[in-house]
Amino acid sequence: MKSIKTLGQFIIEKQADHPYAKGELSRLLRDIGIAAKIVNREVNKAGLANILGDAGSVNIQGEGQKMLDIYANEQFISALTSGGECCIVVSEENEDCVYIDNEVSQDAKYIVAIDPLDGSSNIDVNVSVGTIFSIYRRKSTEGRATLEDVLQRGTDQIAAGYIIYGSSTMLVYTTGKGVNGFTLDPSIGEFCLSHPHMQMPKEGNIYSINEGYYAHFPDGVKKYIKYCQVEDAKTHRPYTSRYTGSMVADLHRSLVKGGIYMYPMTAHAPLGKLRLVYECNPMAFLVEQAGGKASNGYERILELEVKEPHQRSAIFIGSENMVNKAEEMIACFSPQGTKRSFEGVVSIQ
Ligand SMILES: O=P(O)(O)OC[C@H]1O[C@](O)(COP(=O)(O)O)[C@@H](O)[C@@H]1O
Ligand SMILES: [Mg+2]
Ligand SMILES: [Mg+2]
Repeated sequence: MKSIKTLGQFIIEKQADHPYAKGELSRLLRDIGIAAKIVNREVNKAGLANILGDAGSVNIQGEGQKMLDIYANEQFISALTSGGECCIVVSEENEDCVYIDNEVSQDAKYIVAIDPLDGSSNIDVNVSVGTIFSIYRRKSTEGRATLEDVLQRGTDQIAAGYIIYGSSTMLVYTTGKGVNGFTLDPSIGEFCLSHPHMQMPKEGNIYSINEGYYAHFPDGVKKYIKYCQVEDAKTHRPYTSRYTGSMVADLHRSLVKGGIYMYPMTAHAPLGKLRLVYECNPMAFLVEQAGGKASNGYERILELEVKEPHQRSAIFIGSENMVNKAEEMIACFSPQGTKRSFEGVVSIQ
C-alpha cells in the first residue's frame, strides 16, 4: 500500500535542507496549513454557512470586500499571531501592515505577505478560489520590525505558495528548493504529498487573459493574443483560451499542463491590477522554481523594486517559451517607456 507523507512530516524532513534552520519556518508553514484547513471548511459549505455575499466594506484597492475575504483574512492573521513566528503581516485586506507584538512573537523573524482570498469575484458562483502567501526574513535586527523589512524584492523571499480551494483542496509551496504539492484528505484532515517536484512544461497551448479588456491592451499584447489564435499545426496553434477569474486557479492549471497567464498594463491601469508583494512575487518565485518564467513584460518580476506594500504590477507568467514570445512581441510593438506602448489603445471615455 502506498505510504502517505503529510505536509507536517515533509516540512520537518526538508528542514535538514536549511543548515541554520531551528524550526521557525517549519512552524510558520504549519500555521499557514492550519488556517488553510479552517478556511477550506468554510469555503466548502459557503452556501450553508451564510458566508456568501458582500461584507459592505471596501479595501485599500477600492474593491468591495466579500464576507469570505474578511473571514479568510481573520483566520490567517489569527493563526500567524498565535503561532509566534511572524512579526508583520501584510494583507490585501488590511490598509496598514499588521505588527504582531504579543508575548509569543517577541523573537519572531518572519514577515508574511498574504492574499487571503484570491479570485473573490468567484466566491458566490462556486468557481475555484485560493490563498497566496509569501514569506520573508526580517532584515532589521534591533527592536520592532519595520516597513523596510516589508519592502524587500521578490528575490529575497524565503518561501512562497498558494492554496487552491477547488474540486480538491491543494497547498503548493517552495522554500527555494523546488515545488511540491499537497492534497487535503478530508477523511484524515491532513495535506498529503500528491505532486512531488512539480515542473512547469517549457511550452504549453493554453493562454489565460481577460480578453474583455482587449481594446485597452498595448499593441504588443494584442499582437501576442493574435499570435496565440493563428492556425499553425507545427506550433500547436491556435492555443486554447481559459480564464477563470482566479489567478491561483489559472496558474495552477499552467503549472500542471503548461500555459501562460497574463494581466497586462492598460492605458487606464499602466501598472495592471495585481499586487506585487502578495500576488506577483510569490507566484513568480514558485513558477521560477518549477522551471517557468515571470515578467512585467519587460523585467523579471522578482527583481522589481518594492516601494509600497500594495503596489501593483503587470504580469506575464507561465511556461518559459510562451513568456519569452509574449515579451518579444511587447518589445517589438510596445517598447518600454515609449508612447508607442499604448498606440492603438482606445482610452476609456
Ligand atoms: O476580473 P478581472 O479584472 O479579469 O480580474 C481577475 C483577476 O483579479 C483577481 O481576482 C485579483 O485577486 P483578488 O480576488 O484577490 O482581488 C485575480 O485572482 C484574477 O485573476
Ligand atoms: Mg488576488
Ligand atoms: Mg484577494
